[in-house]
Amino acid sequence: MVNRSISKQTLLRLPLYLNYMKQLGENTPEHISATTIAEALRLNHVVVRKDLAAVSSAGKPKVGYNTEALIAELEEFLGYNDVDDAIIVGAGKLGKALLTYGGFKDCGMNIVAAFDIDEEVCEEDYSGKRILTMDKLMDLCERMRVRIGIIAVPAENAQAICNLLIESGILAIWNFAPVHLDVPEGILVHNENLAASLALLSKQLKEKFDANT
Ligand SMILES: NC(=O)c1ccc[n+]([C@@H]2O[C@H](COP(=O)([O-])OP(=O)(O)OC[C@H]3O[C@@H](n4cnc5c(N)ncnc54)[C@H](O)[C@@H]3O)[C@@H](O)[C@H]2O)c1
Repeated sequence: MVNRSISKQTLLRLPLYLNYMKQLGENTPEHISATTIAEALRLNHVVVRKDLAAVSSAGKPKVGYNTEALIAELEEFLGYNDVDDAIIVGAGKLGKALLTYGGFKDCGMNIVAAFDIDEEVCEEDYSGKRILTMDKLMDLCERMRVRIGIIAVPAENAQAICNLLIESGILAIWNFAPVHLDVPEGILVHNENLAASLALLSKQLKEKFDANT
C-alpha cells in the first residue's frame, strides 16, 4: 500500500470505488482499470487513476489492478478491517435508523447501543440492539472502550452530550445535530449534513437547466 496522505475529496471517493467493485459479484473481472471504474461511475478517469495510485502501487499499464487485491487494499486503507465500537445518543427517528442499519459493520463501525433521555424508549430492544438510559452511558463506554460517539439529539442538547461523550472517553464524534461543537484539541468531529448534499444537488440541477436554456 502507498503510504501517503490523501485529500478529503479522494477519501470520499474511495468508498464509491469499493462499493462498485464489491457489487460486481460473479461478474468481477480478474483485473480492473481506473478507466473502467471511472466509466461505470461517470467520473473523470484521470481523477480515478490518481485516487487509486494514492492507495495502491499495484496497478499495471494496460492491465490495471488485480480486482480482489485492490478491494483488499481499499478496505485496509479505509479501516474497514478494524471494527470500532460506537454508541448513539438520541434514539429518536434518526438514531433508530442508524441503530438498525446493518451496513456500518462492513465499514469498520459496530454500533453497540443507543442512549436516550426519554425512559419510554429505553430498555427496549430495537432490532436486537439495546436502547439504554443515560446513566449507563459512561460506564458502558469505559468498560467497552468505546471510542466513537454519534450525536442524534436536538441541536440545543448537542454540546452537553458532546461534553459527556468526551468525559466518557470518546475520541471521535459523528455529529448529526445542526450545531457547531466546541471540543478540546485531539477530539475528532465530523459533522454530517444531508442538507449540504441536497444543496449541492440542487445547485448542479440548476446549472444543468441553465446550460440547456
Ligand atoms: N445531519 C442530518 O442530515 C440530519 C438529518 C436528520 C436529523 N438530523 C438531526 O438529528 C437530530 C435528531 O433528529 P430526529 O429527527 O431523530 O429527532 P427526534 O426528536 O426524533 O429524536 C431526538 C431524540 O433525542 C433524545 N434526546 C433529547 N435530548 C436528549 C439528551 N439530552 N440526552 C439524550 N437523549 C436526548 C429525545 O428523547 C429523542 O428520542 C436533530 O438534531 C436533527 O436536526 C440531522
